[in-house]
Amino acid sequence: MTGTAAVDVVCVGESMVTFVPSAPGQRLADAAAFDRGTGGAESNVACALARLGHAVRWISRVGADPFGDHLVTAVAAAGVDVSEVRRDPGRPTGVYFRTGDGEVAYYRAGSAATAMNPGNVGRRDAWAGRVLHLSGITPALSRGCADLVHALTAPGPGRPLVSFDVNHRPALWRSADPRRLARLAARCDLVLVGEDEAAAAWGLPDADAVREALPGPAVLVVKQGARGAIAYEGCADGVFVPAPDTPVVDLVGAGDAFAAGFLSATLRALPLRDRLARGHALAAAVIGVRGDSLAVLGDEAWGRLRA
Ligand SMILES: O=C(O)C(=O)C[C@H](O)[C@H](O)CO
Repeated sequence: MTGTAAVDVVCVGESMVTFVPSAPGQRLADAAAFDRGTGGAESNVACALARLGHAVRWISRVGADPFGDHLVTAVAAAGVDVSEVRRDPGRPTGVYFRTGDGEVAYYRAGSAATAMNPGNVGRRDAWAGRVLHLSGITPALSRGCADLVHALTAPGPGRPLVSFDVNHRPALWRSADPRRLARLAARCDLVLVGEDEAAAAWGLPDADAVREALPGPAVLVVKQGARGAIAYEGCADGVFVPAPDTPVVDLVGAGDAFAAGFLSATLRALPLRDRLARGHALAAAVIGVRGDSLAVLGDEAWGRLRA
């Protein structure tokens, strides 16, 4: 890639304030105290990329409420340009509660971000970087959000590299058909998907089956959890890079961190193996800390990750 745009990556998607039981291991129904944090797949990617030294813009909508203030402040503190985040006085900022083992309660129906649509998020802004990063969470939020992802992944002059993390969230898809995610992924240039999500959402048994079903994207990354990840580029066979052996504190956000590492290495035009290794390095960092993102890492840790 050779773009000269001032923005490296534009990320579009909903962020939420997160609440995780303060006592690890507690179920949501039993927890009396929660630790507040920030979540949202695309802003997690944006924050990590900014901390890695890239110029990143996050486009979204949050409420004109204190949680909206918190999100905008936290994302801006990571170095992300938040000038295209709109405040909606008529709709709240999304909130979600989660444990460390998969229990999730979303309070995001009708949130400010669900009002995003092709009329209020234009291609001109979303396509302003060298890369546009989207995820499969957005099309599950509302009709307008689904139309938006459809519009932003359509071909057209000036379209940047479009990166799509499938991020299948069963709690959001309920009655909708997750095969829509495969159709959206097929329109993108770089697709990241977990082997487990490809099995759950599309009934595909392994990485090769995913590549067969998705031959279009120039680069397809299939993540295989603690084992590692395989990437397919063009017509070549998949390249596998094992994940480092890392103690797990909290798995949430591992996929976003992986995407940030992979995208960062893509912007630096590194070979495929190194792109996967950078993804693993960032994912290992996030699963070693509590929270959805790498916000708690200090400057020294970021210095090591940038090296
Ligand atoms: O579940 C979602 O919609 C989120 O974006 C919240 C989390 O931060 C995200 O899933 C982590 O990947």
